[in-house]
Amino acid sequence: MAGRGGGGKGAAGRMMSLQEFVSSMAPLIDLEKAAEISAESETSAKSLERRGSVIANLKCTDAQTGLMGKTLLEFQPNKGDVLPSHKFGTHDVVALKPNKADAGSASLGQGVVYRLKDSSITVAFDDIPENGLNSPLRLEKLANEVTYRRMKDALIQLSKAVQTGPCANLVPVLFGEKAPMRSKDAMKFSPFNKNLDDSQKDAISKALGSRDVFLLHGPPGTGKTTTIIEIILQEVKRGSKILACAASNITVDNIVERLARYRTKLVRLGHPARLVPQVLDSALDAQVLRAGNSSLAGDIRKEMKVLNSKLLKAKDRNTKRDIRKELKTLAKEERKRQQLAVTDVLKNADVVLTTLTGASSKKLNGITFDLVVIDEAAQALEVACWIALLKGPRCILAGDHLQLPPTIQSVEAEKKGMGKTLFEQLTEAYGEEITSMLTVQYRMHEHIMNWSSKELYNSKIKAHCSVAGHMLYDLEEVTRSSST
Ligand SMILES: Nc1ncnc2c1ncn2[C@@H]1O[C@H](COP(=O)(O)OP(=O)(O)OP(=O)(O)O)[C@@H](O)[C@H]1O
Repeated sequence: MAGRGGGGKGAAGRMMSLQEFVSSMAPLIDLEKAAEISAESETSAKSLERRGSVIANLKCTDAQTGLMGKTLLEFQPNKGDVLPSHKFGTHDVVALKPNKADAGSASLGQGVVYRLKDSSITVAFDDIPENGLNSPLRLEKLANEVTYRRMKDALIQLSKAVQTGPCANLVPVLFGEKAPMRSKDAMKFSPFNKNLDDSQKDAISKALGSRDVFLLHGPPGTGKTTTIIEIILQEVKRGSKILACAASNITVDNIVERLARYRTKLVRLGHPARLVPQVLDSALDAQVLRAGNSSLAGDIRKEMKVLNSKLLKAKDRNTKRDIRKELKTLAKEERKRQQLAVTDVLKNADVVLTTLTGASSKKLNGITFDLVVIDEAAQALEVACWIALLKGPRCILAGDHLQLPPTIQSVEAEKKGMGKTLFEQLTEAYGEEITSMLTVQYRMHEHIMNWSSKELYNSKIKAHCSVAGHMLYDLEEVTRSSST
């Protein structure tokens, strides 16, 4: 077997077989996890607070029931209206502790950040924490062990997927053991977006004609997302079921928001970071709540809401214990009802959108896709990409390997190649055979663009006439001066 790079013309890629990749990556994941944990644990609670990894002096202001029997607790600052500056993001795993507890002390509970506003943070817990919610509290950001576990699981599954699983034919192509295939004729399509430029149309045609892998190379402002949206719409029209992912929640939401303008059956899996209606309406939670078979679950949730607020007010130990017991039984029943509703919604969707780590959700077990699309693939770890790639026989990766690669905290893991992205390696291995570069940019004056176009993109990028000469003073209410 040739290893990655062997099937392509360029063959300059790292010569690594699937088994070499799996065995070299597993220890690097451990190194990276250790680096993240040590960065978080070496300092006191006060200095973690200064670094934004702890939000101190909070009060619990609301308890609601979320999907799957989770309890959503909302916290607000005890003093003032706005949370102090912090580095928390949706999806982060956090520990809830009494405000005065020592740094290494046990937590009241662990949860996942569900929603963030300037004035409040909402955390989803599996169970409502037993005690202490009436006293001042703090939240500590934890190293996201779940992410590392999911990446390791993906490696195990990957080594099995060679013979079985939806990606069985894709794996040898991505490891350079089999040449990529594409249809011989240019794929004709009638665009949903009438403004596409020629480089975008050409890329879409090639993407539609790819049988296993296609790379969309999108330098800044060249309409990479615009092109991805059109590819997804065309694929849906052909009857494909698509899994669309990116490393960050914000990038996933961006696609959801832009795709939601078309009549596509889409579901956003996971916690959206954007609170705009298009994204929230597409969220799995919202769709499950609308689904007919979850109305009974809705009744149960109402009952739980009443009990949760009783629990927050209860002082007596026995009363609290009884309420908690009742809540547990109701949560179990609600989970069962909702699981059925969740499966229905996901099976009926044409496009499921989630982060790369979110793609390992149990909710997707047994659901396969015709196409996996990964945006910002040149900023994503290869192991993380595999979590999604395991789900389908074809993939389209979009990104720009000439911009910054993903951040690796462990110097050793970085040195040993953890940060080298799949996008970059496939570019080196197969080059133009599987790639299209977008060449018209819609963001910058051509003088700003010229340097990067010449230094990075072989002078292939052109500024669209709408921006080629635009100046700051062209904006309304900006006066003309030497600096504008
Ligand atoms: N064919 C087009 N005609 C007119 N405007 C376009 C076209 N393609 C993209 N744009 C505009 O260019 C801007 C950038 O597009 P888009 O967000 O799709 O690009 P991107 O490459 O994903 O951006 P980024 O540099 O943030 O990655 C947007 O304002 C978009 O509306």
